Amino acid sequence: MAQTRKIYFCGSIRGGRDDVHVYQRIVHTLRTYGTVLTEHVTNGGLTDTGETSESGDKHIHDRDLDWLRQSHVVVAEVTQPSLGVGYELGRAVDLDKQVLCLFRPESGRRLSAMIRGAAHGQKFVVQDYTQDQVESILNQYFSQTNI
Ligand SMILES: O=c1[nH]c(=O)n([C@H]2C[C@H](O)[C@@H](COP(=O)(O)O)O2)cc1CO
Repeated sequence: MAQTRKIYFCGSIRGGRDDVHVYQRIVHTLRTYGTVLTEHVTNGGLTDTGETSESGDKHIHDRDLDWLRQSHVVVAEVTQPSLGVGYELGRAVDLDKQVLCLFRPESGRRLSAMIRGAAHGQKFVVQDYTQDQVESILNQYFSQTNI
């Protein structure tokens, strides 16, 4: 399944890039479990200005929604609050996608009730973690899921 599984990874861009090294660690591991459609989110050169494309934000939005539709599973790092990530998660629920949200309580933040409160069985999982648990948590998640 790992060869055919398409993973949509969400992480903050214009919401702030403080956690980009965590996104890199997550996506590095996610590659073991499938094809990551949104690798650009982990680009260390990408600042909180976001991607600069000739065709602008509409192009980014439409391209990402296309990837979201194609994906089998959505993995989001939600510690750094981001409007875009929240929007993607809402659309993912609407598209009936399977979702894993990863949150680091050690940040001192409190996760939005609209994310933690959306937890629903295996369909929408909210997992607290520390950085050194990235590999074990993803291993556990993908060994349990049939997607
Ligand atoms: O340049 C971009 N490219 C892009 O793919 N996104 C998508 C992917 C990220 O998971 C999410 C980040 O949203 P935000 O920029 O509001 O933090 O939106 C967002 C931006 C900028 O908003």
